[in-house]
Amino acid sequence: MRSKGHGLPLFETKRAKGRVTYRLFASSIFVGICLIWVYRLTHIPKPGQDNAARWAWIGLLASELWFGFYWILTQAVRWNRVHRITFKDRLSQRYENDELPGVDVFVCTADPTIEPPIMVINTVLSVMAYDFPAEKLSVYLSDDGGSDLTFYALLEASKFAKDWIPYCKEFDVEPRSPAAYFKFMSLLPPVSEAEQANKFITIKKLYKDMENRIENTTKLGRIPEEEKSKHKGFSQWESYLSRRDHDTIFQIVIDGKDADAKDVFGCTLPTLVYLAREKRPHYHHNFKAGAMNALIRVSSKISNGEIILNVDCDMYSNNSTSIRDALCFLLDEEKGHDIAFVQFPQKFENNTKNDLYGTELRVLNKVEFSGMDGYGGPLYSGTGCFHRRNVLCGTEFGGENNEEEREIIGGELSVRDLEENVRGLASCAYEENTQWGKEMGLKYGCPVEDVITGLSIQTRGWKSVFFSPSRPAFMGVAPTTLLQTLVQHKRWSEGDFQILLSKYSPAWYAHNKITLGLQLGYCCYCLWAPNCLATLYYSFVPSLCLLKSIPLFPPISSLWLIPFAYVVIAKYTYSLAEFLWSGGTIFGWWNEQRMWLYKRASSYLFAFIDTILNSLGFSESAFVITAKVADKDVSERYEKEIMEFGTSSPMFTILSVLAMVNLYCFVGAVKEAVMGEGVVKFYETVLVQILLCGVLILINLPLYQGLFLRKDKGKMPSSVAVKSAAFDGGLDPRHPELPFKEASEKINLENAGTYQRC
Ligand SMILES: O=c1ccn([C@@H]2O[C@H](COP(=O)(O)OP(=O)(O)O[C@H]3O[C@H](CO)[C@@H](O)[C@H](O)[C@H]3O)[C@@H](O)[C@H]2O)c(=O)[nH]1
Ligand SMILES: [Mn+2]
Repeated sequence: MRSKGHGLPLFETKRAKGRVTYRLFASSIFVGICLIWVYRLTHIPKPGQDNAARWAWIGLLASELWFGFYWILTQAVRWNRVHRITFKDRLSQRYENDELPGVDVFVCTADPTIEPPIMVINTVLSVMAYDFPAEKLSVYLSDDGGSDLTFYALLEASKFAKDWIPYCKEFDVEPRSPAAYFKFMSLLPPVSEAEQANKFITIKKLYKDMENRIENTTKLGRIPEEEKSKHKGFSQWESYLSRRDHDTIFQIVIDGKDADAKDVFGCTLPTLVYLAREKRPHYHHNFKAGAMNALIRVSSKISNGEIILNVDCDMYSNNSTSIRDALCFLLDEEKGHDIAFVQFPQKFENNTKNDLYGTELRVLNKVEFSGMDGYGGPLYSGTGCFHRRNVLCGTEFGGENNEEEREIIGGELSVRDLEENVRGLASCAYEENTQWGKEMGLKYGCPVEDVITGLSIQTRGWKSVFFSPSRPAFMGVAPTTLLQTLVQHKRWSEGDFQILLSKYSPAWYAHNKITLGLQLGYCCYCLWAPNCLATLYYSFVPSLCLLKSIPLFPPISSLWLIPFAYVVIAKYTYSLAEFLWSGGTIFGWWNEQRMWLYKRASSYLFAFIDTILNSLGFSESAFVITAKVADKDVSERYEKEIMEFGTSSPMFTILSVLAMVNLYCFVGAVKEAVMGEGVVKFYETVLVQILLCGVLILINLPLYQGLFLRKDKGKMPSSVAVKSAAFDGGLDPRHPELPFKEASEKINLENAGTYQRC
């Protein structure tokens, strides 16, 4: 990368406002937490008095120690927030088009049914249309589904691109995913200017025709023979046995260097490549990390762009200037040299107003990532991230690449040698006895290949940057059912917990390699899974103790109630404020609290158990791909924000049991108050528990509806209802431990990570 001397910086970093106030406030909560710990420690029932109460109390002490400790970790991502500003005009002044670095965009897809080809090519078209010189831009589609339907759609897209890209540039279109653009335009009044209106109608018709052709083949499930005969690329499917068993399928769909590959105005088109790496049943393909590494190698022989942008197939570019934003960081002469990657937030176009499943990750995107940025940079979250190629290939900060790395980083080939070479590079056997997946490329063996790869880059001395422009850079598809959301979080929390236990643990390996703040920030995510224990304890035991009238919190007349009240009220008021400030609604926040509980009680629990089994060598973690389409009635319920259950899953069994136990205990407690020793004394001692139990019931209202009231297909299946009711029937106030035994028998772990598509 050549630079034209030093000038004004290309980006600026600003500290967030109100840090002092926040730190004072947080300190006051910390004092409250300490007082709670003191209360717990000093009030443990003496041995021999009431053993049930003593053990319940000690468990609560452990849970509160955990919650307090975890709260401290979450301060790391709030303590030192920064935000970034870029100056793209300075970039354009300083760099002529031919001086800009090459950018290779990697789009990953893996399954044509849950990631429909039309969605995939919309993402591809959006990144092909970036405001960036076409000679410097190449787009690679990795298809782990090895699907000729996706290949066909890509061929169609390459033709449509010849009209679409010049259209985008002529009218400065945003967003540049055609589907998203036409949807957006349909909400606006029609274009008034005649010439533009005509061109709009023409391009829209071209798109609709293409969409029809693609959707027809998708519905048909195969490519008609006459279509196949039109492109030699299809012949590569002749030896194809299954998605798990096929040769490398490789096609340069558009060769940017080819004199004939021009758009309708005669301008160069970006290079476009299709790759389905070789798959064989006896080779582990390492999911997305494997796909990315194959792309890194193959692209090095074609365009070898210095910068690599990685997006998931649903994450279309919503902002045509993002490459330039990213380059402002990576090319800055003063401060850019140690930045390894630039991460943009994940945003979703299908979120509803109150974000029923909390999939929007508002606070994470608005607060937490900018907090990590203040300590050396956010995690790499797998999509919407610009990397330096050499860093992904393993370069130490300030170091040189070794020979193996140099061979991959350097060297384009003549087209003739290329085909053969690429087949080798994308073959299953290529990585045997190499550093790929270990020291080179994305790391293998972890369900969150992105996070572990980003962490290892940072431990090599590099920094990263979080950039959240006002026009979101990427828009994707968030899961639309409860189970999909829980399964996705199981994958994430399991992966993150594995990282904690791995060689790259942020807790010890990263010590002295990254800042303490960043270490703690990583731990926040890596400890998602173990959170399940304290949460489950807190949502079962105090309620069960109500049945036996065992008080576990200070009575209302006691001063010790103050720290409890202060911590809970201050923490939740702040969390609501933070959520509203991040653009959410009050109901959205309430929904998020429910998901907080559900994720901890199910996703994190299964992730925790699986990780332990995994580290003992009993099971191997998989990558359950999130569906990006849903049936019509499921989508309708999603739009209306009605919780989707619909199938039976061990995750739902746990949630229903939790809801039913609390209902049972609440009713029991009320009965006790009316018929027992007298209302006043009872409430005096267990009021906090009744409140806790009551909140759990309120938060579970949609679940009771799903269990008892709803008739639609998205209701809780009756098998789950029966299980949870049977469970309650077994509740005996004299043996509160009983239900746990029964629960452990009923939960079939093997199905926890899977879901059925209806
Ligand atoms: O064997 C596989 C499995 C998945 N994918 C692709 O990986 C991407 C992410 O999969 P998705 O099911 O959408 O998972 P999410 O949970 O939405 O993904 C987030 O979390 C993943 C790690 O768990 C990261 O890989 C993603 O980049 C990040 O967006 C998709 O484009 C898939 O096509 C592959 O290419 N090969
Ligand atoms: Mn996704």
